[in-house]
Amino acid sequence: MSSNHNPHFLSIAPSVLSADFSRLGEEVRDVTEGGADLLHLDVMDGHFVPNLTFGPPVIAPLRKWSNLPMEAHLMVSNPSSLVEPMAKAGVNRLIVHAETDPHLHRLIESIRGKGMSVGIALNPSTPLMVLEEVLGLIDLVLIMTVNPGFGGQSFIEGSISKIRRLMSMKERLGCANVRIEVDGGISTKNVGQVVSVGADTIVAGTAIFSGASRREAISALRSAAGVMLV
Ligand SMILES: O=C(CO)[C@@H](O)[C@H](O)COP(=O)(O)O
Ligand SMILES: [Fe+2]
Repeated sequence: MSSNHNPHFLSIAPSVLSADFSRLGEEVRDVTEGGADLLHLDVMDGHFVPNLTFGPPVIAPLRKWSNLPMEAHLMVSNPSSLVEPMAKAGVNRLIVHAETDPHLHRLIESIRGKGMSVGIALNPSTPLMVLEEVLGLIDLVLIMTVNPGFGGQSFIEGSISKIRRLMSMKERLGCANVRIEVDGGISTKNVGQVVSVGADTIVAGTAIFSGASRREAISALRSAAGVMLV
């Protein structure tokens, strides 16, 4: 039993941003066979973040390579325009940045209306306060532990206190079921700490795709995270 009393099982979500894009299907198959719990797909528009990745036409065919749930992490300035295309591409959870839409409540309803579950992401500089009125309406909070846009960056240490404070907020607002995901700079060195303060969903790009074996990287992360949360 973890000391944080988090009710969720640990989920490991490989970020394909660090995969070999010339053989994306095989990479997705390999992490699926290697024990991943879901796929994390980083969608960037070159505007909200200074990098450009892929969209629904690249995501949809991944279903041929994996039966895992797919979450899309939208780092785009106009997320509402992608809700329907992402649902049609087979995305199961849509994660949008709080900084990108002043009408978060409407956006959340529209994501649900398309049958997807909802995550809200916060940049390192965005306070938890923006979640106050919507925490009860969503499934997951994504705490960015680097500034979004690129893989391979260093974990921002201040994120530990932010995760702790989010755990308190969940308790205060009666939202124990909301998951806490961390994204950026996660490795075997820090995964134990983020899990011990409340994270239950771990995104990892470099840590999974930089070595020779996807399976070994995933299982190293799982064991470094400690016992399974109950
Ligand atoms: O959303 C992002 C980056 O903006 C992430 O999902 C990264 O792709 C994580 O990569 P690593 O930091 O684990 O290499
Ligand atoms: Fe991401």
